[in-house]
Amino acid sequence: MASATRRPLMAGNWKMNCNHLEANLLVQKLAASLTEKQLTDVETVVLPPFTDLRTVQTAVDGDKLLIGYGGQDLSPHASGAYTGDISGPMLAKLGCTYVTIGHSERRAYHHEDDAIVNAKVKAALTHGLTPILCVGEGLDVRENGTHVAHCSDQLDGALKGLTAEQVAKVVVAYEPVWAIGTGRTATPEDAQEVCGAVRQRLAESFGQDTADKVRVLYGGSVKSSNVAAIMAQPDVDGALVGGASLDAEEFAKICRFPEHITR
Ligand SMILES: O=C[C@H](O)COP(=O)(O)O
Repeated sequence: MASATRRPLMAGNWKMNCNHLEANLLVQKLAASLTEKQLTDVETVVLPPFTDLRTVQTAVDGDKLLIGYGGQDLSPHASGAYTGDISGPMLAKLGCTYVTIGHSERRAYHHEDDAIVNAKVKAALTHGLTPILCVGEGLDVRENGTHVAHCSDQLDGALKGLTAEQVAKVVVAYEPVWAIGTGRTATPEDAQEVCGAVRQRLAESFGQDTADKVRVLYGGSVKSSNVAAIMAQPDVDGALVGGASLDAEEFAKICRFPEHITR
């Protein structure tokens, strides 16, 4: 498993699933399935649709649940005439601490490029939110064997102009697009290869101290049956979980991964 100085992070990206009533049930069930110790050992976060955030905030605050939450995207702007967008200050006011940026589904369906991803990372940091910056290659790139260079380029683009101090606050999620929602999981070695390369690139650009602080997650068909092997890799500090995070008991099992790691 990753360094003892980096607290493992399991983030459930609900994508466009769950209305606010379902969100309330899911977050309550998740909290009830984990002990205080488990929630302390492994940081557990949910990333619901915007329309659920107020409900999740009420549940978390009302019952003092040890669960974090955040948005799935944010505008690079703080306010203004940007119909349909949600700003960093709006998320922060709802108690969000995280926001995913540059998810492959945003890059594919909303044509987000490295420049917009970079602007969003800066906006998140400005408003006190931790960006979960997603990078990852498609199948064509993987088959060419240029996946490491591809992810390093995405990382460089997303972090352009940031100080080492800012970068230390970022979470990076490596999500190979060919493993998302397909049931085809990258092997633990595949995950380590790119997560290790991400840390190496961070060290070259921002120094080893900074690289050692950044948490690097793996995402793509993570389940309770494969999470322990992935988490056993030295540069994997957690997971960004899609489909499996919609089932409270399954996501709770994923968060209990330390119990399945044999040392
Ligand atoms: O953000 C999460 C990822 O896209 C992974 O989704 P998945 O676990 O359904 O494959």
